[in-house]
Amino acid sequence: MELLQISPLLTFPNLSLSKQSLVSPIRQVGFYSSRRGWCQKGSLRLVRVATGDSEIGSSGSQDGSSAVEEERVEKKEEEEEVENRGLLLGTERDGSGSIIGFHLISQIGGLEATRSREVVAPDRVEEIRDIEEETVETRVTHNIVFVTAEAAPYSKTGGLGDVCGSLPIALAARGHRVMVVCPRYIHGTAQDKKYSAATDVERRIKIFCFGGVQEVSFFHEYREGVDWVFVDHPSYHRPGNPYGDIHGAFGDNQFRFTLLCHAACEAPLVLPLGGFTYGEKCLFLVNDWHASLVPVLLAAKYRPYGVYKDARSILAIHNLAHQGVEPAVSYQNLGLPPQWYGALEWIFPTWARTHALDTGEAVNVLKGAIVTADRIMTVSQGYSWEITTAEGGYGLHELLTSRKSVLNGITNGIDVTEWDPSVDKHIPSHYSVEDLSGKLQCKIALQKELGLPIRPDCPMIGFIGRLDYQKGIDIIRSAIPDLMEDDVQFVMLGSGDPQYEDWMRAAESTYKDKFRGWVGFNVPISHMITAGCDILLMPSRFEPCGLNQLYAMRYGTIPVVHGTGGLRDTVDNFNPYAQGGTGEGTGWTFSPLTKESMLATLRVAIATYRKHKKSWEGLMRRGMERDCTWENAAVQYEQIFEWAFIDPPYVS
Ligand SMILES: Nc1ncnc2c1ncn2[C@@H]1O[C@H](COP(=O)(O)OP(=O)(O)O[C@H]2O[C@H](CO)[C@@H](O)[C@H](O)[C@H]2O)[C@@H](O)[C@H]1O
Repeated sequence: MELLQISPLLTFPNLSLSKQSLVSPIRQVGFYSSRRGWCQKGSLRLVRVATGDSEIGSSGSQDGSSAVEEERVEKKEEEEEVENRGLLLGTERDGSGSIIGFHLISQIGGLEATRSREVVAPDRVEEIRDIEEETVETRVTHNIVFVTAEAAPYSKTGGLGDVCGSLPIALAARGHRVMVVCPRYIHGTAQDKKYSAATDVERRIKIFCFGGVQEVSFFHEYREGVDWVFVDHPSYHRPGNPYGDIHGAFGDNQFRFTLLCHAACEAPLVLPLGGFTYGEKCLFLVNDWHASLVPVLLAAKYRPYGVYKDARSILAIHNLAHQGVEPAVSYQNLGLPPQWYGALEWIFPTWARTHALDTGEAVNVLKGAIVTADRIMTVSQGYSWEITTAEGGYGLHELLTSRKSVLNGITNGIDVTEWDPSVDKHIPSHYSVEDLSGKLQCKIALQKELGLPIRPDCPMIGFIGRLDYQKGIDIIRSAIPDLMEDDVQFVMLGSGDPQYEDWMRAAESTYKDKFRGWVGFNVPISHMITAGCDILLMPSRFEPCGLNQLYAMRYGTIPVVHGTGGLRDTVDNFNPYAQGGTGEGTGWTFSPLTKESMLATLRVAIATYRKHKKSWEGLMRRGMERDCTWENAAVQYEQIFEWAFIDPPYVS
């Protein structure tokens, strides 16, 4: 038998109740404090208590007071409590007062809940009760829907795949319900096995776009607390990678990612994952231009019909250089109402037009998300500022500046289980900050693998990444003849622009004993290079966050990076005189981005490696001890989520 009671949260110290016997709150009432956000004013809680044969009657509270009790808490007290929870502590503001970053105190770790704490939940509240210790903690959890073109290990061409393969797991571990929606790429290779655990959900939906009806289906795998949802359509089944093949980018990418966005909007409504749909009150986290149609669809296709009124969307920019720009005429293919054209409208400046009759009219999908998403974020604080400047904004800086009050940067974490030199299955010898000896074995093994002379003392420099203008390959190319005059070894792993691939092959035959260029995408080799090299070079022109320098530091490999975006945020310049001569810093940053300044900095690093072994070891250790876990980043993401639900939808 069970009884209903409406009361503040109660603890029953003398009863051994299971957590399941305490039902979560049914209704809560909140008020909005412009200074602090949502606070609880009073709460009506419906708590069902059933203890087998025993019952707690309507006077079941500890002191035997009335079963119906409405708790009224003074606004002042509530604000103090919010402050105590540290939710908004440590905001970092720019000159104009806009919040550009923050330093959080974890709600969970920092809480010493000695009485029931109540937070108005945008969608649901998870209670963690510890009956024995008579403590109750509550925290807000959300239904989060990641939309992305790639998610490791299923699909990965770069850092986007890494982030969307790890962050969802970290958020799920913190109690959120998390779904990742991405295409089910079938390339006809052994890689396709990665989808073997995903089963057909048997839900087909029809999408009206590109002048016809497309049917897509969904595959699903529940792994590490996350619902991995793969949108299936014949256009995702072809050789190559998610975006192109040996002939270049696919010509129908706009079509393929339009399908993804429409399907992702339907997924929370139609997929009964684990028996229940995610429902309308969810938070879409849309990544880069491929997913950028989602906030526009919410505003233009769903909200006018009363759907997704309470949903929110956050645009995560991993790389502003790619915006999904296509001819204006393609707008009619996107499945959007004609009156929403302005959201995507994009006019190229005169200098960027191709001929005299070119009017410069285009559609820009990323711009669509910038003007419709509830919040915008990037993957480092430095980059969140850079994209508001003419130099880093790729034509969108004014729009982004206009949304500065909802623009934040959170530095990416890394998957510390995949990237752990003490257990890494891809490297021949393991090591850790306690015992670094295995690193030298990794270097020797790498030299062997690459057919380079085996010389443990020779400084070995590595580069891993897409062969792309962003990564500053042209700077490396121009510096190699000078660098090769020094007694060093250099190894590059990458694929992309064919002119750089050809140059790498040519450089290998010119500098037989010193240079190796591995053309291709090879994860095990990337781990071997990260472990085996002494220095990792990243002369990126811009770098929203950068993951390789984070992996390098964790592997005791010293990053030498251009001081830009996330590289500047994450690599601390070496200062041998700090800390009473013990030194501080984890690598070197150089600026400006020129061959000369890169070479000068590399030479300082090489000299330190050769002549100051103790300093070098200090650099290695400090890098290896950095906290770069996703848990850290996930706590900061939660703050952004909270802010997203404070405001009404940006476009309602
Ligand atoms: N040939 C190859 N073989 C094997 N592995 C390879 C490889 N080439 C690259 N990789 C791997 O791909 C990832 C690249 O990540 P990055 O963050 O450095 O760059 P990317 O520009 O793709 O990501 C964008 O998104 C990420 C995520 O937000 C931002 O960090 C970044 O600044 C932004 O440009 C790393 O895991 C790297 O090891």
